[in-house]
Amino acid sequence: MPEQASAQQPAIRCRNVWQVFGPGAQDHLAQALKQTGGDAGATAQALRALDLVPAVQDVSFDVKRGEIFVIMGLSGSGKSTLVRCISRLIDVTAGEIEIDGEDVLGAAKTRMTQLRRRKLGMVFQHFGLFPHMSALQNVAFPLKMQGQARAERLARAREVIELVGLKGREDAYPRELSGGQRQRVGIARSLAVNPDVWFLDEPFSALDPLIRRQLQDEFIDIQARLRKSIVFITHDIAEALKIADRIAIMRDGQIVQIGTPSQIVLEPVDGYVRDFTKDVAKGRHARLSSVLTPLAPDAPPPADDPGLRVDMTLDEALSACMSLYDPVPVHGPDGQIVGMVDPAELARAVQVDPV
Ligand SMILES: Nc1ncnc2c1ncn2[C@@H]1O[C@H](COP(=O)(O)OP(=O)(O)OP(=O)(O)O)[C@@H](O)[C@H]1O
Repeated sequence: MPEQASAQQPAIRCRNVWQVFGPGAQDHLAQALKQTGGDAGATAQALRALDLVPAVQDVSFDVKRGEIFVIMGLSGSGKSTLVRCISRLIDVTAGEIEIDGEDVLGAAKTRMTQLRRRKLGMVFQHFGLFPHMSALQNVAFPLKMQGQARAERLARAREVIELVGLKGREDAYPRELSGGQRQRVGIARSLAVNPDVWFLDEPFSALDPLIRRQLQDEFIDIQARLRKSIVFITHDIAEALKIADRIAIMRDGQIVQIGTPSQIVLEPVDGYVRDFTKDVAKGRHARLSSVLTPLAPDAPPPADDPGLRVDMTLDEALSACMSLYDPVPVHGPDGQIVGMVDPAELARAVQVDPV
């Protein structure tokens, strides 16, 4: 059992994961896979014909260490089921799942309990706080389950309560807190054990838009400091684009595209993905790195240099070069020229698709 994870090893590795609900699912799946030669779509169809529900179909992906991997999709597309499979809240019907190189599907129940208590953090839309415990007691509770001494666990609980901006409300009971504050307690509680891998299932969906945006900002801030490996479910494209390093789009139990926010916005693989992003202001979300043409090593230095950088959004870049006609250079983090972009193409790229 590999305790020491190498830097290159993904935090989570899923291969050909299936979750099929209904009686005899495992046998029916094996049989259908054999009959269809492993074709996921045909297998799912065969299972549906038997009144089974193929909620997750042949899903494969890696979550890199320290990244925020967002799973997006319409209601019923299988997001929650997939995350429950990874954390083994439910047993998968078929496939492989590793966390830090450890095969969690083969792990004994006691080992899974240990992983859940020490390594995996979970936050759900509904806060699930204990109503008879103060914020501090709620946050310290998982540490009690770990067997930590009282003074130690209360000190740690105070630390994470401060981290989520609730200092001063330690003694409040859940009923005395707003929705946003309760969700902060939920986040603090799951952070208390310092998990390596963090699952968040629509954590901000129940909150009103203003508080939601505030919590997203704080979440990004916390992640910049803690660098957890995160799987974050949402059905809100704006939220996904804001927080994700990469986004997986699910439809009917399958992942149809995995990409950076820029790729999802600028290069949707089909109409389903395009529909999610059609109202998104592309210029605000896509980075210049996604549209530049790499510079040939012996290319002559360009005449005009408006000082574009790869990390600029398309809007920022366009406002710096919109009066120019010829391709302009784009600089990398060290200032060196890494590519070129044509202002006219940039202007085309930021256009929102006609609705
Ligand atoms: N225990 C279960 N038994 C049978 N079917 C289930 C079960 N749990 C989920 N499903 C079905 O699996 C499919 C995927 O559901 P899931 O909750 O994973 O979707 P979701 O994308 O998370 O949706 P939402 O955004 O509404 O939470 C749905 O068709 C759902 O009805």
